Amino acid sequence: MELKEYWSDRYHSRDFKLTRVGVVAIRFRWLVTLLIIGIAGWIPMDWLVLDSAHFNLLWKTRLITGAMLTPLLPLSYLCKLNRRWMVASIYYLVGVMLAFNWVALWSFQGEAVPVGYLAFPYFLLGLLGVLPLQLQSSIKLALTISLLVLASDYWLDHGSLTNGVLVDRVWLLLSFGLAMVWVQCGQLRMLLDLYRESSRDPLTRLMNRRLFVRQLEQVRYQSKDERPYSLLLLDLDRFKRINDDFGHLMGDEVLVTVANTILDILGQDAMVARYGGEEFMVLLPDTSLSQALRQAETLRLAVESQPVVSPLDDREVNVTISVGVVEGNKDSQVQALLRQADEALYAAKSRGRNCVMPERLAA
Ligand SMILES: Nc1nc2c(ncn2[C@@H]2O[C@H](COP(=O)(O)OP(=O)(O)OP(=O)(O)O)[C@@H](O)[C@H]2O)c(=O)[nH]1
Repeated sequence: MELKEYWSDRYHSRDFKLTRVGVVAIRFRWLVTLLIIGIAGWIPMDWLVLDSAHFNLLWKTRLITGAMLTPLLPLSYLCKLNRRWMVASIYYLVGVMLAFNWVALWSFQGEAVPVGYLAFPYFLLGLLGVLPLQLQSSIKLALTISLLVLASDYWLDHGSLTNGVLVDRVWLLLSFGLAMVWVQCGQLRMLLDLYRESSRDPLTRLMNRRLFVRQLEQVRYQSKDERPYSLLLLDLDRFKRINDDFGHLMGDEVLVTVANTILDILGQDAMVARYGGEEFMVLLPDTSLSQALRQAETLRLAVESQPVVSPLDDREVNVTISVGVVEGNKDSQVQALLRQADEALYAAKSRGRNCVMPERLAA
């Protein structure tokens, strides 16, 4: 994982962004549930250890805090759809929790404060570590919490924080803030690794069929009526013979070479998937059938002109592909499109292989 991928979600794919926000929303919901239960569940403990004046104030504050957190539970389902709502919800949670802590500290002014209330902001920083946030957001959140805690301490102490106490607080907030940032980055890394493992083909590193179909759903959803998109289904010709004559290692080399050729021709950001054993699928957004046919022909010629050298000896093998091409629009059904692409490919194979066939000419 590169540093820039830790730093900002600008460098994440759209699909991973959606996955990450989904995970953040689920963890956030659990966090809010735990806090609501914890805040109310602590009332008997306050009853045991606090005098009646403090207890009377704090049980009401606890219930109000729980009530203020409750709307976050239904909201967390909507947050999956919008990253900004997610961010706003996290800051709202932090604001409510720190306000609760502030009321508690304020009620103990001039008296010994129970250690639980003193440690509360650090506890909150620890809990927020479960959210897989990118570094930029994580640092902003840690700084916001630290500044709010310092400002409230300063206010409660009527501006009389001594240098020693101030340094002590800053040091503690810095340590816990850094721990939170570190844990959140670890969560992000784990999520990205898992996402890549579950969405990439291990041999060619292209996206797998599952991710491709999701991308196709998104492109279809976003496509405007007047801007079609196209699909290319590529299949290696007589690939079984290559395996049989040269061995599976050579077969693997051919698959990697063809994958790289497709990326070289279409660009590294092209939506290319290893769709099956020796099948590749390409999604061309904003591309009409005639444009897609031209691109498919370019790919076919590029593969044909590049013999693959065996990794074991210097033997070379010539590879050809057959391609089925289909155009889709907003109203197309994904499964129907995939079936049509398959039919077009079948027509190309029936025609003698090493050729490109559009869907409408398919038999
Ligand atoms: N080396 C290697 N072979 C694979 C892999 N996945 C599938 N295959 C092989 O791909 C071959 C596909 O063979 P067929 O479906 O008969 O197709 P074909 O020989 O390409 O014939 P046509 O498609 O009709 O031109 C099978 O022999 C599979 O074992 C892989 O990851 N590596």
